[in-house]
Amino acid sequence: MMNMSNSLVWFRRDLRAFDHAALHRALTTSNCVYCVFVYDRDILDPLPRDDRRVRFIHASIASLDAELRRLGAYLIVRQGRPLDVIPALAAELEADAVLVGSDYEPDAVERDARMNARLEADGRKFFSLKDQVIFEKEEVLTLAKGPFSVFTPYKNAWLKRLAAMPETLASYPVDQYADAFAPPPGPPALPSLEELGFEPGEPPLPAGMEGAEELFERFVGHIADYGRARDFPSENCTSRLSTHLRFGTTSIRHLVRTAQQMVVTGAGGPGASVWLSELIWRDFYSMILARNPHVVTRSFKPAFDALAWESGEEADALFAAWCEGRTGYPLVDAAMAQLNQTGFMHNRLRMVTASFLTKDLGIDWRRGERYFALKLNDYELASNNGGWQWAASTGCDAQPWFRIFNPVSQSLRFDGQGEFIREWVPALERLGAKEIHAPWLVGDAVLAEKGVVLGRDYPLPVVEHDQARKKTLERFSVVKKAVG
Ligand SMILES: Cc1cc2nc3c(=O)[nH]c(=O)nc-3n(C[C@H](O)[C@H](O)[C@H](O)COP(=O)(O)OP(=O)(O)OC[C@H]3O[C@@H](n4cnc5c(N)ncnc54)[C@H](O)[C@@H]3O)c2cc1C
Repeated sequence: MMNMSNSLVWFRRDLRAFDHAALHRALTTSNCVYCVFVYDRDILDPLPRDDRRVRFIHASIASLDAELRRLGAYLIVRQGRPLDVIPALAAELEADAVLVGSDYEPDAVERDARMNARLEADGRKFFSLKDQVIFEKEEVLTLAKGPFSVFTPYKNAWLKRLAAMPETLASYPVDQYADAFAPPPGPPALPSLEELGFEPGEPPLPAGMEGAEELFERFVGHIADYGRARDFPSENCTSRLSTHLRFGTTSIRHLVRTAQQMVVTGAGGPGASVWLSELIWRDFYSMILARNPHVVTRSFKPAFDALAWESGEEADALFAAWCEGRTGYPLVDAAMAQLNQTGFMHNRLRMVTASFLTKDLGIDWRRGERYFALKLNDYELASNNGGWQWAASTGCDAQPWFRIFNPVSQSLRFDGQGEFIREWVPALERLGAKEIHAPWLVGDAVLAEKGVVLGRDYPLPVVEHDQARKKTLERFSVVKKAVG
């Protein structure tokens, strides 16, 4: 790569100042490196004024600026449309190039193509570098050089490629090249949440690089048990790093390196390799989206576009009950309460609630996917779409269409004592482990003793599972011929 006098690193989903592909490249090839983050008004304007993700980003930007200042640098923060802001700033700073971490979501790909054209017209370069995945869409292929659509062979090929190319995990250091940073022109002048048009408030989880590291260190202390405990929401044993991975406040290479070392040395017990697999799922869905942008609006498998989902007033009422945690199925309602109140939902419960919406209520997965997109702190198009299409059986390597989670069995199996339900559905907190999973099966007298009247304190089930199951099997019979 050419040697540049000035360059501009545009931070997007990589809000950190260590192991950073674009920063490393800029610092090692330019005399003077500027850093910018743009609050994109097209994204911010439609959001609720108390949006939890904006709080997370805002706190992470403060942490990034502080770390850059420790290195003798600073973060320029602007608001507007990146396609206007970035070319103007690059001109103002006389930057030869703008460098970014690659983003694989279809809208971002289109925006970056326009950015590239705009900068090129001004005589500047645009460099997009792999940073947020270990392997991009062309890097892990079948023996016939085609794409994978099933996870396990993809994972095996991914691990094989990593073993053959261990340098893939090498860090992109920043500290030792810090001399090339442009020094701060004055003290920090970051916009407050109010100045951005949002209500003040705390982020929903520890933010910034230090927040990520704190969570990771805590998680590594019990990673050995992850394989067993990860399916039980009340054990709260997963890493909670998804939001940090979404915004790049941690580095995927750093996480994979650590997990892999713990697998090799045995220090991570059986849990470390299971956790590593979860990180590979993230690459898998990123690859699926990048290669199949049609999945954003359509089924991965075209035959499933023929499914006739429920619509109309009744379906709208059922959808509202699902969103608000009023389905009468305690585990589903507890999960939706966790999502609505915190912006997080445990993975097992994402599967249970997505299955309930699509296969018990017969509602289009796209409606659920959009609701999760609004609410999840860690919302990421690739994994959310992949998860929803998995649950709805419309995706690649999805749950077979005739396999339908029973919400009560799931509850008995993964929240046997009802601890998670009690935490999130206070109306049921006095019910015992035998009663809490299906309160409509408990006699009125027993419920009355515990202070619960169904239909008043807690809803009756909005559908009957066995009937819903039959309806779903009929609904999916249209795809039977195509997919067996
Ligand atoms: C319907 C549905 C929707 C989902 N939507 C999202 C989403 O918008 N954003 C998101 O990051 N994950 C999503 N997931 C995947 C998974 O539920 C979350 O990544 C996980 O619950 C986050 O918690 P954690 O960080 O404690 O995970 P951990 O169990 O600690 O896993 C570590 C990391 O691995 C990755 N990971 C774990 N499971 C998956 C998976 N199934 N697919 C892809 N990556 C995975 C995540 O980056 C996660 O942070 C979804 C799953 C389903 C079934």
